[in-house]
Amino acid sequence: MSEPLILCENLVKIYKLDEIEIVALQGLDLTVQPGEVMALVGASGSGKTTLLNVLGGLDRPSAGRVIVAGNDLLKLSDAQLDRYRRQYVGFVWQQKARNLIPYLNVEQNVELPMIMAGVGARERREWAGELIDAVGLSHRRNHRLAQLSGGEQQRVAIAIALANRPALLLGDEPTGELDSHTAETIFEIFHELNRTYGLTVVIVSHDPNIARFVDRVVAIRDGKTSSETRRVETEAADPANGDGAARAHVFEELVMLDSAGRLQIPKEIRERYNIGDRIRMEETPEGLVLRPVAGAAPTVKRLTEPDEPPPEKPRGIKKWMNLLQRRRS
Ligand SMILES: Nc1ncnc2c1ncn2[C@@H]1O[C@H](COP(=O)(O)OP(=O)(O)OP(=O)(O)O)[C@@H](O)[C@H]1O
Repeated sequence: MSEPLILCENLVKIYKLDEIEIVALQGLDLTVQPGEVMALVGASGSGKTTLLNVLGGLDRPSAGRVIVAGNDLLKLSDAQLDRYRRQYVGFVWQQKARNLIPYLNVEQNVELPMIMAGVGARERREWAGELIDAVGLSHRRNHRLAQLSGGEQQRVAIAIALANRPALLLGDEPTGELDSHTAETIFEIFHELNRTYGLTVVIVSHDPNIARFVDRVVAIRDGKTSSETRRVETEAADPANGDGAARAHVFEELVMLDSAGRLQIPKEIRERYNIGDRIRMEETPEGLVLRPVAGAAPTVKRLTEPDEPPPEKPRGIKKWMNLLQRRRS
């Protein structure tokens, strides 16, 4: 397998608000191969946008490892991070105002990042033209943004994001404000760009049907990757088809292990099987089986039991990591 485009290992991001520390990423692991089109999902506050901001070089992680296209983001200086952001990543946001300049036309909007990067006029015009064609807006080239629909504006945003030929396109709910049909056409464009330019696409989504439109969906829970859903192509019997077989897609959900081999069993499953803080792991001819331990089933163990004193207040990344380590052991 080739070098991953994105590698996150034990990634931690702590926000500090006065005296309070908010742990947005709690040792997250993620690998994305070049050319994947994938989505990040998870409950509100689970850390999706934080991860996207870290991958895009908009925010610095507090600890761990994050390498994107060979750039070790924790080690880059401010100037290098700035360059990384312009050369390697394109962004598409949900709020169109964040992507576009309303008083410029489509072509001028797409050329603007290239002007800022010092690209010559001829190359600029050619590449802008190619991108505008690629997002299906050739007939709107000279239109101002107010003359475009929401879906068309988002296509312009994609073309702008690709102006500096990034390897990675990051989208924070890029289809969040679009109806489902328009959203579907945006995903088709992502796949087309992926096929034509080998672009890797990572988007955050709240769409419950997102797995239909991407190769892989990774769920984030409490600042860690917890499960992954992949689309698997199968041969299925199809009476309408003369030779009796048709291609069908099924979705397979897998629980992810972190770099230390730990797996998260979702709370609903722990409650359903009455799993406490111990589990029996058995090797059987069919594979590995996890069984609840009889009589050892207080439901989900909380970090602080009601009669325990409150946890000591962590200060600083080292203390927080030590505290987390102690709680895990
Ligand atoms: N700049 C910030 N300062 C302080 N805390 C922050 C900051 N950004 C995010 N957080 C906190 O970090 C946690 C993760 O937030 P994040 O925005 O990454 O979640 P999310 O999964 O993207 O949520 P949503 O789906 O609602 O956008 C939350 O508890 C949030 O309040």
